[in-house]
Amino acid sequence: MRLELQDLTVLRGPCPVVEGVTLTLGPGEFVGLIGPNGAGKTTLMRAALGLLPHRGHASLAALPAPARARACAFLPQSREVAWAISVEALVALGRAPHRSAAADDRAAVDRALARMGLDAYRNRAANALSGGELARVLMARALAQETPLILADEPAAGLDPENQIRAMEVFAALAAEGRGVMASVHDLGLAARHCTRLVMLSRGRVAADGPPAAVLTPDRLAEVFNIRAFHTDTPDGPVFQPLAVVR
Ligand SMILES: Nc1ncnc2c1ncn2[C@@H]1O[C@H](COP(=O)(O)OP(=O)(O)OP(=O)(O)O)[C@@H](O)[C@H]1O
Repeated sequence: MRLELQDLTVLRGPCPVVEGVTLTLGPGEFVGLIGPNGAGKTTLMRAALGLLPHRGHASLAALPAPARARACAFLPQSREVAWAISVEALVALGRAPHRSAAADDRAAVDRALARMGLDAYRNRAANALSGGELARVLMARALAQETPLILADEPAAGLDPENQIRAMEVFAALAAEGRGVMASVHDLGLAARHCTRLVMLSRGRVAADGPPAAVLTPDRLAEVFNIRAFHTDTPDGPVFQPLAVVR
C-alpha cells in the first residue's frame, strides 16, 4: 500500500500552512519529515490522515475510517493518558481496528511490547510512567496495529539517546520489512543516519525530497533552517551536527 498526496493544501483561516504538497510514501521507505517549527509537518500528517479539512488528494483520507485505521497507524505528538490503564491494555487498543481472533491480538501485542523492550512494563499503570517510557508504550500501541503504513509525529522527542536510536532502528526495520513509515524528526543527525529519504518542508511547501545527503545541503540548511552544520561520512554512517545560526 502507498500513501499518495497530490497537491495537498491546508488552510488555517485564510492562510495556507501546507501548500501544494505532492509526494508518495511506499513500502520499504522510512521518510523523515523535516522542517523548522511551524513549517507544517504536523498539519501535513493530520491532513494526509483525513483528520483536517484539506484541498487536493490524500489516498488515506479518501478511505472510510475503518479501512483507514487498518491501513495506517498514527503516533500523535500529544502523549496524554488520563486513566490508570495497564501498559498491556493500552497497547492492545492498537488492535481495535481489526476483527481478529483474540489469540492473534495477544500475539500482536506481545510482538509490539517485545520490539519496544517493554515486556517488564506490561502490568504498570500507563499514567505512572516517565515521559520517555510512555512515548515507547504509545509507539508499541502503533506497532500493535500492524498496518502497512505508519505516520509518527516526533516519535524521538523526549527519548534518551539509546531509545532515540532504538526507535529509529525499529522504524527502519519496519520499512525494511516492507512497511512505509513517515516520521517528523527535529534531530537532523538521527534523520540523516536512519531515514531512507527526507522530505524537507519550508513554510508549508516541499523544499527538497530525496536521499538524506542530497537534501541536507549547506544552502538549504541556511535557507530553510537558518543554520550551518558539520556533515561528514564515516564508517558508522553520516554524522551531522548543527553548529551555528547563520543570520
Ligand atoms: N489550530 C490552528 N489554528 C491556526 N493556525 C494553526 C493551528 N495549528 C497550527 N497552526 C499554524 O500552522 C502552521 C504549521 O503548524 P504545524 O503544527 O503543522 O507545524 P510543525 O512543522 O509541525 O511545527 P513544530 O515543529 O513546531 O511542531 C504554524 O504556523 C502554526 O502556527
